Amino acid sequence: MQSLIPENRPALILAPMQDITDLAFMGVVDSYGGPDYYVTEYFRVHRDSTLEKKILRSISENQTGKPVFAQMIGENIPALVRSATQLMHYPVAGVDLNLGCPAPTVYKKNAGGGLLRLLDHVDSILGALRDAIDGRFTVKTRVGFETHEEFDAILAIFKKHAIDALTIHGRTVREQYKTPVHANLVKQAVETMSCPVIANGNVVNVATGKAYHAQTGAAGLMVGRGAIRSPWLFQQLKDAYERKPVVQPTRKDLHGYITKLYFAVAENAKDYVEQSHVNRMKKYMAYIAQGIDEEFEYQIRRVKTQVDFFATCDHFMLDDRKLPDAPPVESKLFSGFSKLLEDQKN
Ligand SMILES: Cc1cc2nc3c(=O)[nH]c(=O)nc-3n(C[C@H](O)[C@H](O)[C@H](O)COP(=O)(O)O)c2cc1C
Repeated sequence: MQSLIPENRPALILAPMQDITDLAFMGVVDSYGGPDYYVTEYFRVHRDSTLEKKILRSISENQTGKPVFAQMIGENIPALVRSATQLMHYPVAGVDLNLGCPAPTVYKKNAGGGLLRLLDHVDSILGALRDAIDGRFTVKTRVGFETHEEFDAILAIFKKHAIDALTIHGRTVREQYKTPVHANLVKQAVETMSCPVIANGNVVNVATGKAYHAQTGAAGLMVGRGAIRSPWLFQQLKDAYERKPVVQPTRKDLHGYITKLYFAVAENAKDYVEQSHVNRMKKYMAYIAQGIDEEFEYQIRRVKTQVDFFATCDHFMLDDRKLPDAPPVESKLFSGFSKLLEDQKN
C-alpha cells in the first residue's frame, strides 16, 4: 500500500459515489489532474449476485492509468468471498469493503453501515476476506452506527485483521452527510492502526483538506462531493502541498468542465435518450451549481433539452469571474465543513 502513498503529501483519492463515479466521471476528473487512485461504486453482493457490468467497465476500460480499487457491499460471507475472488481476475489495485452506507434499504439488510451494529459478523467477514484476497484488501467505514462512542470497539476489530488501508468517513451512520466530521477519531485510528488511514468527509477545498490532514496525520485524503463540484481540487491540493501557486478556475473553466462531463457521460450511456440524459446531468449539477448563482441553480433544475441546458450554462458561465473557493457554508449538499477550519485556528 505504501507505494500508493506519495512521500511528501497525503495520497488523494476520489471517493466512491454510486451513479456518479463511473468510467466517464473518472476520465473527466483525471483530465484535470485527478487523484492518486480511484475506488469504484459499490458492487452489490448477495447470494445470487453477479458483478455489475457497468461497474466492471470502470476497471477494465479505465483510461486514467491510475490504480482502481473495486468496492463491494454486502453481508453474506460466501458471496463476498466469491465476488472478491472474481474481482481479482480484473486489473484491480485491491478490493475494498463498504462498512458505511447509511441508506436505510442497505443498512436494514445489515450491509454497509448496518454491519457496524454486528461487530462479530464484521470480524468473521474480515477474516474470510483477508484469507481469500491475495492482493490489497481495504475497508471504508464510518465511526459508529448510533454514536461515535462505538468507535473503540470498531477499531479493535479492524486491528485484529491485516487490512491494507482503512478509510474513515468521520461520521456515524446516523449522522448521514451533514454534520462536522470527528477528526479526533480519525487521528485515534492513525495512532492505533498499523496500516495507512485515509481521512474522508467534508474536504471541499484546499483549506479544509489541509486542516483535516493536519488534525489527523492521515496518510491520505478521500474527496467525494467536493470533487464533483470542483474537479480541480486534486490538482489544487497537489500544488498546495508542493508549494506551487494554486490556480482558481473561472466560470468559463466551469463551463468547459460541464460540457466535457455532458458528452463523456452521454457517450458512456447504455441507451442515450436526450431528456433522461439532461435529467442525469442534474444530479451532477446539484453539486456543481451550489454557490455559483441562485438563478443558475433554479434555471438548470428546470431545463428539459440539451439546447436549453447549454443555453442556461452559456448565459451564466461564459465569463472570467473566479469561482468561489468553497460552497456556501450551510447548503443543501454541503455543510459542517467550516468546523475543520475553526478547529484549525484554535
Ligand atoms: C451520491 C453519493 C453516493 C455515494 N456512494 C458511495 C458508494 O458507492 N460507496 C461508498 O463507500 N461511499 C459512497 N458515498 C459516500 C462517499 O464515498 C463519502 O464517504 C461521503 O460523501 C463523504 O465524503 P465527502 O464529504 O468528500 O463527499 C456516496 C456519497 C454520495 C454523496
